[in-house]
Amino acid sequence: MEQYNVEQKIQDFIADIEARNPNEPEFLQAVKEVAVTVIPFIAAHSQYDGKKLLERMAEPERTIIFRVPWVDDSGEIQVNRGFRIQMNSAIGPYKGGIRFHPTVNLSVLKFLAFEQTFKNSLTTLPMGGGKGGADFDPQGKSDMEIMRFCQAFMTELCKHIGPETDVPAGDIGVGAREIGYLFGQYKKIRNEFTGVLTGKGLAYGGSLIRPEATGYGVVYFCEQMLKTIGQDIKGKTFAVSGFGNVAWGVVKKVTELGGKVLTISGPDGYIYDEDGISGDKIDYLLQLRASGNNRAEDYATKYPSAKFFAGKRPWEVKCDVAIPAATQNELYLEDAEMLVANGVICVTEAANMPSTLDAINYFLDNKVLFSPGKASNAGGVATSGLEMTQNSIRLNWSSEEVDMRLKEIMIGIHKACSDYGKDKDGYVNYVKGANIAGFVKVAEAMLAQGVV
Ligand SMILES: N=C(CCC(=O)O)C(=O)O
Repeated sequence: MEQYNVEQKIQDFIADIEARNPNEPEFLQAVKEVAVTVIPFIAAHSQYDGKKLLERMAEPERTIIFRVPWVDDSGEIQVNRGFRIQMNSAIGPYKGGIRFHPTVNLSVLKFLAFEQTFKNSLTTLPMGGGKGGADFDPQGKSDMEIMRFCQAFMTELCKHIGPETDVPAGDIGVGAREIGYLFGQYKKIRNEFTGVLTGKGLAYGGSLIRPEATGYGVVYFCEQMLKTIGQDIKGKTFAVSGFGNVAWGVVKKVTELGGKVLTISGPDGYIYDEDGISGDKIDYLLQLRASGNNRAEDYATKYPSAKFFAGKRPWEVKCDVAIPAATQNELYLEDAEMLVANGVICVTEAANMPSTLDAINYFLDNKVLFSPGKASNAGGVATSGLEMTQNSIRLNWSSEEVDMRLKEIMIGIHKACSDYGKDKDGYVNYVKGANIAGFVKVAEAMLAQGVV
C-alpha cells in the first residue's frame, strides 16, 4: 500500500478512537503509540488487512464498573469506585494487575489493560489482557481499613473472575498484604481454593521470585539491550525512579551485576546517593515502603552520603542508563533532552508507559536504546504466569528454577523485539518491535476464533 494511504489509515483510525473514547488521554496515548507502528505492518500483510483487528483490540471485550462501599475506623461509610477491564482473551484468560490509587479512572485502566494485552503476548505464555483497580487511596489507612476495603472490593469482583476466566494480581497500591485479603475474601465467597490471583504468599500458592520479578526482568532486558552495542551492566551508572517493589528489584539486580544505582524517587522528590544504593540500603527501601510512607527524603535522612532534591525528578542526574520505575507519564520531553545531553545510552522502562510520546520520539531520533514497559517490565506478569503453572501442577519450583525461566523469557522478548524492530542500520526500535511482536500472536488467535 502506498505511504499516503497508510498515513491516511493511521489518521482515520486515531480519529475514530478519539471519537469513541472522549476524555481518556492515557488510553488514547497508549493506542496511538501502537497504531503508528502496527498499522503499517497490517497494511503490508494481507492476512491481517481489512479484518478490523486493531479496532477490536482497542475495544474492551467487557468493562465492569462497580460501587465499593466500606466503613472506616471512625465508623464513617466510604464509597469508592471499582473497575475491571477485561480487554482481550484471544490467547488466554484475562491477566493483569489491580491498582489502588486516587488517580485510578477508566482511562488509566483501559491504557493499562490495552498495554497488558501486548505485554502478555510477548511473554509467549497463555495469558490475555486485563487490568482493574479502584480510586481508593491506601496511604494513611490502617491495616483493618485496608482489609475491609479489599473485602468490599472482592465481594463484587469475585462474580467476574476465576482461574480460567480472569486472574488478577498486584500493581501500584496492591502488594502481598492486599493480595492476601483479596484472596481470603474470594475463597470465603466462592468456597474455592484456586490460582485465581497471582502474587500470593508462599504459604498459599505463591511463587518464589515473584516480588523481585518485575525489577529483575527489567535488568535482564536492559542487559540484552546493552549487549547490542557491546556494553554490559558492570560499571554502568543508573538513574532509577520510584522505590516500590519494582524499583527495589531493579536496584537489587543492578547491584548484583556490578552496576551502580545513584537515585530513587518518591512523590516528594528524589535522592542522589554518590556511593550507590547497595547493601543494607537496598533492604531499607522495602522497610520504607512497608512503613506505608512514600517519602524518598527519609532515605537521605538515614544515609548522609545521599542528598535529597525536593520536588525534582531524577532525570537531571548524569547517568549511563535511566530506568523509570514509578508510574505513567513521569518522564517528559525536557527530561529526555537532559538525559541525552548528559550522555545517556539506554532507557529501559520499568513502569507502565512512564515516558510521554514526545520523550519516546526524542530518544528514538537520537538513537538512544529505548524499550517500552510492555516489553521490558513483562517479567512481573511472566512470573505470574509461572506461578499459574506451578499452581496447575501443584508443585513449587526453586528460586533458581523460576529465575532461570524468567531470564529465558526476557531474552526471548528481547529477540522478538529485535526481529521486528531492527532497522537497516542495525538500530533496534524496540517500540515498533514490541508492538508488532505482541500484535501477531493475538491477531492469529483472533483470526482463528472468528468475529467474536
Ligand atoms: N502489574 C503488573 C503485573 C500483572 C500480573 O502479574 O498479572 C503488570 O504487568 O503491570
